Amino acid sequence: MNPIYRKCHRISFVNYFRNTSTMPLKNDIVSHHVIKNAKKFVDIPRMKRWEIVLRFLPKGKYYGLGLNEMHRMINEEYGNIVKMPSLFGKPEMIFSYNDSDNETILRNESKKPYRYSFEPMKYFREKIRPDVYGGEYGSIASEHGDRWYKIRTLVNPVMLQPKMVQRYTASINDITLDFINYILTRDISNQMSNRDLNLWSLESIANITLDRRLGLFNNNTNGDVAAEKMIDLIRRFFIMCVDFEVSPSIWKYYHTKAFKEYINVNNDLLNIVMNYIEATIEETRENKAGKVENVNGIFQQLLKIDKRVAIIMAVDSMIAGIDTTASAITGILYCLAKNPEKQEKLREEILKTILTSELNAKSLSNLPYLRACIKEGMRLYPPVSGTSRKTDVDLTLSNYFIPKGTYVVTWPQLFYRLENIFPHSNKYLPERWIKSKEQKCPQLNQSTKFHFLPFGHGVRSCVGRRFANIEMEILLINLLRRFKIEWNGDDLQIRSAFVNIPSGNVNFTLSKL
Ligand code: HEM
Repeated sequence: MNPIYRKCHRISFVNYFRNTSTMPLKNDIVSHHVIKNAKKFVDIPRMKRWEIVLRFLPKGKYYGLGLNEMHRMINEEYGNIVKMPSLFGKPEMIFSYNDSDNETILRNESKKPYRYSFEPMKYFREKIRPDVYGGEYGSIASEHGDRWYKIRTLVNPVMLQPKMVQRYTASINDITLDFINYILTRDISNQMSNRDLNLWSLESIANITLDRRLGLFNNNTNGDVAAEKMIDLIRRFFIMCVDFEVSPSIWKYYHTKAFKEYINVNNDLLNIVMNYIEATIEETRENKAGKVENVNGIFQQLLKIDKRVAIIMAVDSMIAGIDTTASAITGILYCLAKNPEKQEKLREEILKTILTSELNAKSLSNLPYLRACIKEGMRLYPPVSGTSRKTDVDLTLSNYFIPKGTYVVTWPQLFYRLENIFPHSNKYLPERWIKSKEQKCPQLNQSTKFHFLPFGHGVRSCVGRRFANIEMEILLINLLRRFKIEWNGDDLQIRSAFVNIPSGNVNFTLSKL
């Protein structure tokens, strides 16, 4: 990025926080200079309405395509910036594929960034289930403005506090050991699928946001029918999101059979999570020993603030935290299985650092190669490809003027394979994330900081990121200490939807060392 251009944007960002009135500020002159020389908004290359409709119809260019493939094709055809006209009640949007534009957008967001997504889910929550979502908080993932800010401000100090995350180390470790035992003792012993990893991630998230064990790895459990159903519903939810949020859809005017099904999926999902929540609240009330795992845990703390906040956080965590974490760990394990020398190097670090099966904050803090392996796996197989924002100030993107209030979709996954940013971009090289004399770490380099954003950016970034990381670290430690991980079958296939989901056969073999 041109340094003068970058400076201009930084100045206008600072001013935005200093003074949000419409009065011109001294430094804005610099910012306006950039904008004045920019090309006009109306001149941005534009896809026509009929083209959008045709391309999503059967036999159309984008029909059945994964989202990442679709964005790659649009980028190749139109370049780094393209305007998508408003259609069927969806506002006009800019698709932005330029890495420095992405930086400009994110550096200039306000303290209440608006992310245009989950509109149909917002509809479901507000219109169909006001009993849960009708209060002052709304939700986290699908809410905007003051309502989002209010709940996120309550949730952040609980969810993002390092001490809180550390408090869960022991229970996540227990879950992981139970999970491994479950894999080893069932009929198809030593084989691990993506569904297994989904169950592990569900049990972990329930422990984190509901402070309870579902018991999915106990033989005598009766909770697994609901859990299995929930995993299917979440997967269907993310796939259906593409139909109503990306493909042209008339859902705002007419509820088709498919949209009614989408509503049913949301309802069934909410009902299952509500059953878990009600059971936890009941157990808390009765203070049944052994059931409520962590009396000072997240759910209990949020419950003290407001029951609705605890419910909203638990539901959004289930939706946002199960498939994402399972997809991430599938990609990471796949990379390690395909690169046995990296797997061995990681094992050496783990065996050298973790001397007993007990894990704690101190032992976990000294595993740089483990962290690098996780990052590199998420670079090659990111669970989430892109995000969106409504611009909070006037901007210049790819030399075009973008007025405040424009909806912009950015697609960082396209940067993850750029050779100029990640040399040998198709290779699994965890070393690129380790700072050394010979090698600069891209994540620590300011100019490339915005090229890798698996958990998003800024105040609207993933609220569960610390938990996702610690869950993955603990699983990798426990697996690599005891097993060689191998991959059976063809290359890993990913279906790119709102969350990227492994689509083909996922089959790892765990061989005892
Ligand atoms: C590897 C696993 C995960 C990945 C890659 C991931 C990624 C993301 C991304 C990219 C966003 C959007 C950020 C943005 O727009 O800037 C997001 C939002 C969110 N994530 Fe995660 N996530 C993961 C796990 C989790 C977990 C475990 C939880 C819950 C415990 C969670 C809860 C949420 C919530 C509630 C939001 C909405 C935040 C808001 O809008 O304020 N995520 N996540």
